[in-house]
Amino acid sequence: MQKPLLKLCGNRSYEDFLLTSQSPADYLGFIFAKGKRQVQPQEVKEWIGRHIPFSQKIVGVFVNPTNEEIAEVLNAVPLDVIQLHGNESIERVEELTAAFDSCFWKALHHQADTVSKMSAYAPFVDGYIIDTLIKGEWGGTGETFDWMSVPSYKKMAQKLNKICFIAGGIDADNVSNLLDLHPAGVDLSSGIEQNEKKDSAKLQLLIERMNKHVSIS
Ligand SMILES: O=C(O)c1ccccc1N[C@@H]1O[C@H](COP(=O)(O)O)[C@@H](O)[C@H]1O
Repeated sequence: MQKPLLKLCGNRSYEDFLLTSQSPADYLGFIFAKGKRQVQPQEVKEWIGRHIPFSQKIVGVFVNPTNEEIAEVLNAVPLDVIQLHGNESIERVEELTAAFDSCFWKALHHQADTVSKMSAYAPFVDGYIIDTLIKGEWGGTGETFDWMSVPSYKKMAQKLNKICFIAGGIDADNVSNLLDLHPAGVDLSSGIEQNEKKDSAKLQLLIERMNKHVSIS
């Protein structure tokens, strides 16, 4: 089985970054939107500049950002990917992709029309994050959605030649069930946290279970 890409998101301290950057993750995410995991561009600049070698790509997560907000982050942090996790319209995403020469991922919340939205955003984005829809929240909820839909998300992303991550409530206990559906990417934040910090035991268990699943399937 092809190993799924792994994104560890919501790093909110140097200690979080140290832990996740020494893991086999492919992407590390930082939340620049308001909320409990929000980080400031200057602190992320300082953490990633501390000469600890790391191989992961850096993802900046935004919710309905202004151009100025993105520019401020890009001035400090060399983002590899801009993740739009709000309800940015197709027109707004088009504007942002014209303004910034970056890779863009659109987060779409799981609902009846999500597959058709993937198609509608396709001309302007490089990939998708499919996350759980929770009223009053944008993301980082720790809640799963009905994974019966994962194959249809995967199929549409393949048709569009885009990367597609599954997010929302993934942890060491349920990751094997998700991997049975062969997602291209897995994105998680809450599932490796304890007391609002990334937790080394939870992360290690997640990696062990992911590795075990890949080697037996
Ligand atoms: O993590 C947050 O606080 C957050 C805030 C605003 C938008 C997105 C956010 N996180 C995204 O949510 C999923 C992971 O969620 P979970 O905690 O594993 O359920 C991931 O895409 C994060 O980028």
